[in-house]
Amino acid sequence: MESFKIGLCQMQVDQSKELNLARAASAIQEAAQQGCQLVALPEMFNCPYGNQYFSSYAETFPGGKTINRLSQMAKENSIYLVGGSIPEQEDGKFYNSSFIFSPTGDMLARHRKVHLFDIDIPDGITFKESDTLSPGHAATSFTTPFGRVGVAICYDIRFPELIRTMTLQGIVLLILPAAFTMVTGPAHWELTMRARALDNQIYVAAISPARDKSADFIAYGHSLVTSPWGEVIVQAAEQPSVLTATIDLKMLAQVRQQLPLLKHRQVKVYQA
Ligand SMILES: NC(=O)CC(=O)C(=O)O
Repeated sequence: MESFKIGLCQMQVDQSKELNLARAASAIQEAAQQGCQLVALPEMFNCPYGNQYFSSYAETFPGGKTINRLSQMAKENSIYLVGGSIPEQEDGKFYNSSFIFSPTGDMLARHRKVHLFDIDIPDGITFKESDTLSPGHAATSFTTPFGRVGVAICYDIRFPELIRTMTLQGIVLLILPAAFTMVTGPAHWELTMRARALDNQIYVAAISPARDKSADFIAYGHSLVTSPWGEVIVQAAEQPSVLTATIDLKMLAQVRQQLPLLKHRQVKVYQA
């Protein structure tokens, strides 16, 4: 297969889990009707993004309501679905987790955010995910008939080693449910997505919640897709929207052939 179409659901996230699920279902259906074979949701799409919310919105696998609904949505629309992320609970610990489903509704993979968002920028933003969440310990990717797809969550994108690990596992596309802030977004959103796409010669699709100025945590928005050449090929504004893009595997192969960065690595030097 030389190309496939993906859909990014930049949806508004509210306090009502039921409303968030309904919005996700409608955006996913819209993307599927536009011919998308793989669709993705934002970070913490069923829950406001804040330490005070995570435990009460958390779900367990198997059996969680959101997780079951995501499986149904994948099956009803016959798509690969990267279910953004949600708070997950297991053995008394909480995780920021993404559940991934096949077009038959089977769960293919789960990614738990590896790098927790613990930052302190004076006069900017302070956030400490590790006050409530535990980190995951694995790089995550899954196979599709279009090629291998990686999944990481938001702050994970700032760690080139993680994305390089997935690239060496063979991914052609990275899906990143994310919620950058109004401080980090303008400074780093586009730059980090383009950088990871360029240095790994992969497509990167980052999916943000829509910007809600009345929320405690205001997400930057601007969901986008960057190409293996490092260009932004589509980008949303701040409002809720369904963004689509074509992943051109021929173009990816051409970039890797013409500029063979992955072949030119000098691994022995880096081991120092
Ligand atoms: N939600 C996050 O992890 C936010 C983030 O990474 C950022 O830089 O902003």
